[in-house]
Amino acid sequence: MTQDSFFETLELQYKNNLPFVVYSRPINSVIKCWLQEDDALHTTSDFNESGFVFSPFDLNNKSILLPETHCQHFTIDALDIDLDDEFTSSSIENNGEEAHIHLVEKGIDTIKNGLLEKVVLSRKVEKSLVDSNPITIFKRLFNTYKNAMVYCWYHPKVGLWLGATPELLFKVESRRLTTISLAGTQSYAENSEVSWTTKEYEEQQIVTDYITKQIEPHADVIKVSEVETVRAGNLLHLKTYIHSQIKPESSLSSIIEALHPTPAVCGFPKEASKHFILKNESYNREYYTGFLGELNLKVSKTRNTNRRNVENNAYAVVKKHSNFYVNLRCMQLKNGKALIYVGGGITKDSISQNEWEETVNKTKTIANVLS
Ligand SMILES: C=C(O[C@H]1C=CC=C(C(=O)O)[C@@H]1O)C(=O)O
Repeated sequence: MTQDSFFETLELQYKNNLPFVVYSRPINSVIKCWLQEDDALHTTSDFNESGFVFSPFDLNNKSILLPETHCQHFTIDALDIDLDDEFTSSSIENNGEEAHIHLVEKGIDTIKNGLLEKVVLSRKVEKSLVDSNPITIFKRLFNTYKNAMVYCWYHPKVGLWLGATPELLFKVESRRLTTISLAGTQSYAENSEVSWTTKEYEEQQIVTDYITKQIEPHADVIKVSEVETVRAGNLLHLKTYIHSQIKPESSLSSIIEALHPTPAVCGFPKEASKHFILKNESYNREYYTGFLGELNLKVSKTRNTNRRNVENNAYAVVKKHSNFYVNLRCMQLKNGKALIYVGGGITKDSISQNEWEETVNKTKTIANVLS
């Protein structure tokens, strides 16, 4: 399939008001799309089906499924997508400074009172769009953010979301589980030395410790990498890889329950920080800080790649794999407007003004591709 026909097919699906997802995983030139045949709303709660899942922050609400068997699938390989026209990105007017600072200070007070150790607090920014074609915006996201999971997801009964997330919730192939701990933020500046403060190291360590502890009952071996600095667009974060072998008796839904939402997007302890967020953030996160990705897809791998051993190559092993990304650096398109979602981790050492600036910086990931 050519690049043009791939995107024409996608445009037609959107014009016909039918559900779809188009996405490209990090450091990957493959772009995949799933087109659902009708506008039925499928959901999952046990994560046993095969398909593409789109889950909210609060799992008391439904996770939406594009079932594999109800979708057509297309794939193209592209380094860059041809854009129909040049565009100039516009800046975003960031209102709501006072309200966000007030929210952050309430979070800091609650932490100092010993009720929480960390809480991730966020806000929603609105921007009117000149060009609100989601497929055009997806193309710009793909060209701009190569080491992110870039996606555009649509269901006429739910809405339209786009994003470029740097954060893997986890991926699992057979029993091999990989996850990351991502936290701490600073602006990226070319040629300048990177240094992190204790606040950021501590903030990220909370996430690593939590993930490791949550996986422990489900895993035989856990390996934690060194902390490294990674770039996500105009931002830098601290990141650690965590690899493990999942016990045969542990289900995918039990791993999801153990890991989502991580302290990178919710806080610690989980229930208390979630309660604080639901009570104090003055809007509904919906799918922001939820997760999305491929669910229980079959990958077939040949047992022996030695070409001389042709007979053995007939025995392909079918493995199931899932990969989920945290829905960050994302927006919803609604009535010609972009609703952009941004947040940051609050600890006892947070400075509310800096936390505000951090959310302003984070809006740029999305603002860069809007006109
Ligand atoms: C909650 C967000 O980012 C999280 C992921 C990486 C770094 C974060 C931070 O430094 O606060 C956040 O935990 C967001 O971008 O909206």
